[in-house]
Amino acid sequence: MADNLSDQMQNMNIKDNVYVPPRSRGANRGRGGNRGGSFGGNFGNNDNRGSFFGGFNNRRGGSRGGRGGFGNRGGFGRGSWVDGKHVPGARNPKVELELFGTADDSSFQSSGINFDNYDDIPVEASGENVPEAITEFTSPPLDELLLENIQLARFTKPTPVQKYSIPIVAAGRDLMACAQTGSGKTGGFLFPVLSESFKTGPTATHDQGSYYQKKAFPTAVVMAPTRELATQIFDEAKKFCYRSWVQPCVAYGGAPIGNQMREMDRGCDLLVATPGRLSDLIDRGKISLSNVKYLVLDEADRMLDMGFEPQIRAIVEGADMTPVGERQTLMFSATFPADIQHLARDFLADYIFLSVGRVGSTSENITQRVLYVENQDKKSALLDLLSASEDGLTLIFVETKRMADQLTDFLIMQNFRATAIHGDRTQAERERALAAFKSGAATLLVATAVAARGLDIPNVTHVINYDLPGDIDDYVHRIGRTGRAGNTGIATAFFNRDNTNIVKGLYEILTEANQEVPGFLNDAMADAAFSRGGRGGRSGFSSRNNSNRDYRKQGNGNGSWGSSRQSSNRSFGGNARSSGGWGNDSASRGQSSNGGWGAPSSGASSWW
Ligand SMILES: Nc1ncnc2c1ncn2[C@@H]1O[C@H](COP(=O)(O)OP(=O)(O)OP(=O)(O)O)[C@@H](O)[C@H]1O
Repeated sequence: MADNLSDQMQNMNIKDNVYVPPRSRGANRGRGGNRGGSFGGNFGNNDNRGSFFGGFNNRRGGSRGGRGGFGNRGGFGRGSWVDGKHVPGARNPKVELELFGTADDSSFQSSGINFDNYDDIPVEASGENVPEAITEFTSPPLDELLLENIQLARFTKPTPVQKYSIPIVAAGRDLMACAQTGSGKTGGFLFPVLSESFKTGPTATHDQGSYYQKKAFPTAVVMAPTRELATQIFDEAKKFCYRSWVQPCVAYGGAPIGNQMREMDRGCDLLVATPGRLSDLIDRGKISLSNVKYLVLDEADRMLDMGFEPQIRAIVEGADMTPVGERQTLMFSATFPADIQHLARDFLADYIFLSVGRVGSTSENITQRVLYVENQDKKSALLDLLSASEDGLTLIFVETKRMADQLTDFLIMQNFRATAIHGDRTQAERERALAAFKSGAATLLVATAVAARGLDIPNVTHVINYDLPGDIDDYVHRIGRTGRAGNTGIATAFFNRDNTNIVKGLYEILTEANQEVPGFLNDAMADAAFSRGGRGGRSGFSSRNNSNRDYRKQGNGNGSWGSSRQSSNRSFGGNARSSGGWGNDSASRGQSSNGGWGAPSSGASSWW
């Protein structure tokens, strides 16, 4: 799929990765094109779409149908904990079909051709006394019932993050885990937490609340930054809690709190929640965190950045949460900047830092391509790209909610089946948009950052960064919506002089993942070397090196840490990875033959 799309993109009007808009095509043909210069003029003529690329003819028909129907939880397949023993519920074929689908149902993500390649990714676990990783799903160490559920989900072998997280949590340790997008981090926390919970049962509750209001005492709390991600984790939890005593529950803003509270009354042992709604439930006396044995922060770097940190701190340190050391705290993300790692210490005790591949690196299952496109040419370039796409779903990222609406309207006018998801839409609209996209009823989803993290949508074959984000970590999460579970995908970014703050990060990401570095990016890097020094932060020209490992090891000359272990010394990412720097062999791959970049006639390349 990715290869086909790549081939078709060769036919686009792109010279040296610079998009040539329709108005400039005739003039530039035969002389290498105008490289991102000041073309001026109006937005291109979209009629060219048909003549250059044979029109838009793809778009999968039909709907795959949702997974709805199975209520928030229901009493089906429910087990219990009686006299210190786990009593699994009876099997129920109807519920199993709802939860696990069938092997040929494309609305369930199945692992792709590159799944086995995950085994080649180097894993580093640092901290004291790191437990030995498992290599297979077996019982022991996993609980028997959990193993059955994993088999029903058709997972035949653990991903690297799962191989390590299962014994780490079983050993009672805290964990900060960093693994590539789409490499199974959700299972990485659900499997060990559920396995241990199935074995040890609930903690005795003290206070049941008042006569009028029952209070929930979850054993495990998972916090996630967006409503959609919370729902997705809850859906996964329902699968792996099947027939057990653990009743999963979900709570997020934008939906009636009364309904969620009623669901909690039917059992709330594993609560998945967004921070805002969780605070609300605590304030209303509906939830007590005093029984929490497992606290999980998914997308932990996002949860601890400036947007959420005060809320998280209030929940974890201000409410009646089991204190650090008495609970186990697990943090997961594909990116973990050093400053956030530093902050996270407050929530962890003697933790193990796990990195699968280079922290913040992208999956090699994703073919990345960066095109130079001026702002006024973006719509035209997008139409060309979409026309070259044949199958699958395309996720288009923009920076603002307004732009998301505008672009969606534009695409619908062009007869594309497009919908939008962003923070100004109501929760019902967001859910409808996501459901339409997942079912294939809409093949294009225009999204703001709200869809950047965690979402696992089968058949997303192409991610387009119509607007690049300001932070390179956001880019990593966005493109990670494709190329998941060993499947392949394409990521295309429109780059121009508004994106200078991301040049170095982007350059490093492409080089690390052995991707083509366009000439204009090489040139921009060279220019950046002269203008470095005044910029800080994680994006821009600051190096990403500060976020590529356990921050506790930084400054430790030989990089060793107690019982640090290296599971594999096979490198992925080839020589680009091993040399690490820029200006090496791989850096010069794809370098433009004519030097200057983005700068039109002057040939000067120091435009910032
Ligand atoms: N052991 C496994 N075998 C096969 N498929 C798996 C396995 N573990 C997870 N998956 C599938 O891989 C896909 C990606 O997993 P998941 O959503 O947990 O990734 P992630 O690492 O959390 O990604 P992100 O960084 O985007 O949040 C899911 O569809 C999941 O069902």
